[in-house]
Amino acid sequence: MKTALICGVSGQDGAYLAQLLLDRGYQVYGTSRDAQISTFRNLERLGIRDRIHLLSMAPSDFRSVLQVLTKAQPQEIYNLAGQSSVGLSFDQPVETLESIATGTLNLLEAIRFLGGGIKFYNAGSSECFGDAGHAAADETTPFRPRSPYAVAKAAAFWEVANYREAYGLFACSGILFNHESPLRPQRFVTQKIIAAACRIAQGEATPLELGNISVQRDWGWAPEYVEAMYRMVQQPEADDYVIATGVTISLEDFVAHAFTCVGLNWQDHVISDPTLFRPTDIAVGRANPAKAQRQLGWEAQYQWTDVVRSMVEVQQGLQA
Ligand SMILES: C[C@H]1O[C@H](OP(=O)(O)OP(=O)(O)OC[C@H]2O[C@@H](n3cnc4c(=O)[nH]c(N)nc43)[C@H](O)[C@@H]2O)[C@@H](O)[C@@H](O)C1=O
Repeated sequence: MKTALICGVSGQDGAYLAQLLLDRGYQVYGTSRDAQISTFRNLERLGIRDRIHLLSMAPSDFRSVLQVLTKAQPQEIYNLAGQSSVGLSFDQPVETLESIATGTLNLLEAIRFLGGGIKFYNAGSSECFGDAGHAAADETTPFRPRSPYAVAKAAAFWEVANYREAYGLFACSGILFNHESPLRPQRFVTQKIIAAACRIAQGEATPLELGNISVQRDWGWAPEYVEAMYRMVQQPEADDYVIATGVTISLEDFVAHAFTCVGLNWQDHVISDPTLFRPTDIAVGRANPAKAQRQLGWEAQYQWTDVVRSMVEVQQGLQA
């Protein structure tokens, strides 16, 4: 039986990846900062909490990383840990940098130190591209990060590439564009919109306050994106891949469709709050995921309208 370690198992992607690996017959270890007090709500929602070996790990603390790797003895490590909110990174830049860049470096160093050919997947981010204009970003597009989060993710990306080249580690990065699901917390804009639209449809009077809704993004379906992570690790050679649907729409389109799904007109219920604008933001996120399709045989099945509809259906079920 193969063993996998998911660092950051309590988040959206960690939970879906754990489910995928269990379905494929893996023994799964998962970490969070303090496994004794974490609620692991996402694992509970998927009904898999009791099937994961849960451990505490602070990625920025080398001792704790080494202890976890020694205990779990994994063949594959998926690093999904670290501060994941772009917005929060403007308020917590140091914690963001340490949890992402130092955390990734510690994992790479521990893998190098232990030897044994552990395969390593690192969660990269399309935020690293910054504003690439309207050009579709692929694996050759230069990084121009525009947030502390993106700076940290760019550093981690190059750490992975460096350890691959310098020490021959099997280490790869998925450069994932936005991917959503019912497990997304409301800190992220899609779930914030869906939850508000459903509440308002049930009679709540409070309007939805949003920041910049002219931004454009490529929004996909998270349960599909963890399959891409898995496939990257099963390749004969480690490499980096852009993962996205290839379709970009505005946040305004997303809002309008969410409200239409619950039978409302968004313009009657959404107001702009200038305090929610970020100091710097990305105007357009556009992707070219052709390499993933070509080499991994991976292609998004859910388009953004499917994402909205599925999130609305689950939210309505929770409120019923
Ligand atoms: C690829 C990338 O994807 C995610 O990062 P994100 O794109 O920052 O996600 P978000 O949902 O926080 O913002 C999306 C856009 O929506 C705008 N926006 C407007 N009004 C609100 C608002 O009220 N709340 C929020 N959160 N955003 C708002 C906001 O300014 C931004 O332009 C993470 O998974 C990250 O880990 C990752 O790697």
